[in-house]
Amino acid sequence: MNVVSCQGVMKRYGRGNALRNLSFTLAENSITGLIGRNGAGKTTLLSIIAGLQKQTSGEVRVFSENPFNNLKVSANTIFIHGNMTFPAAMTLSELLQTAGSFYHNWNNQLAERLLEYFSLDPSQNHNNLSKGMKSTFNMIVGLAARCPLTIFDEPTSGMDAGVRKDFYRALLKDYIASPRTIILSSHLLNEVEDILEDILLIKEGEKCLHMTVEDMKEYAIGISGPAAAVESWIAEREIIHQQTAGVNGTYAVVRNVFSEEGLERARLQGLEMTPVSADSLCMYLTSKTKGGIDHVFS
Ligand SMILES: Nc1ncnc2c1ncn2[C@@H]1O[C@H](COP(=O)(O)OP(=O)(O)OP(=O)(O)O)[C@@H](O)[C@H]1O
Repeated sequence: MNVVSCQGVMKRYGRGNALRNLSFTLAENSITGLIGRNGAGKTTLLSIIAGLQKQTSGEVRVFSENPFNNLKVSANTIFIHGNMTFPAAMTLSELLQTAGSFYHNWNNQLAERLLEYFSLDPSQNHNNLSKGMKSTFNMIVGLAARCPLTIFDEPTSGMDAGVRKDFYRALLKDYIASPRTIILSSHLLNEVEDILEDILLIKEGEKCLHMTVEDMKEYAIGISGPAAAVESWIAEREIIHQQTAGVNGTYAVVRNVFSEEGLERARLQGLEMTPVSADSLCMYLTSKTKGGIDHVFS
């Protein structure tokens, strides 16, 4: 069953389009990484799915319903993002109690254990926490709510490397204990790809790719060698990225549509073929130019 379905979704702010003709579905009990550069439209898309704002056109369904201002969707969805505000007078412990009364799957023991593990003082006010501690508290609420649809929008912002690592591990462990549909937006694909099942990559409001992490690792191949040999090899191919390498060399990334024999022929011509990580592929696909930053200096 699909928990989220978007068909031709567009969101316009003034004269600019934040989302353009976006169509995809997310299956129940899966962890999807929503990946895109700054301004790609991640927060806009997530807030529409969470029912906080309306798309300009197209159809969005969450638990088969229109999510905007929908009680069923809000009771079954938690949206953790950097702009969350809490009543200034309430302590962390009171905030957890309030959250517990709203979310029917709330796991108080998990919330308290995580609060203790991350050394957050239950009698402290949310306003007095540092940026990273606020993100940690928000993440605890997001995990303990155990909502059927759990959305984390760049949840690790401000967290140090150790806390980020612990968070991803806690997310995976709790997902195994209590499967649900999780969407995790991030710029740092290399940190999260181990826990993701699929990746939805967006660029300037449009879908670039939506596939499993495994398929993404096979999607492209890197070719390097003398410039002339690389250029003749890639002449008829779909080039994703190209840059100079060393004095007379070229490194290119192309769609991986080669047979083993084809790759062997390339090796015999002195070309080196290397895998392209999901992280690098996302970076190349969302780059403004095929030459990356080198283009500015050429
Ligand atoms: N309330 C708004 N009014 C006008 N334009 C907006 C508004 N919110 C977002 N935008 C524009 O929509 C586009 C997408 O923004 P959005 O915040 O969804 O991107 P994002 O992928 O979450 O970015 P980041 O990774 O930097 O957080 C941007 O061009 C942004 O300037």
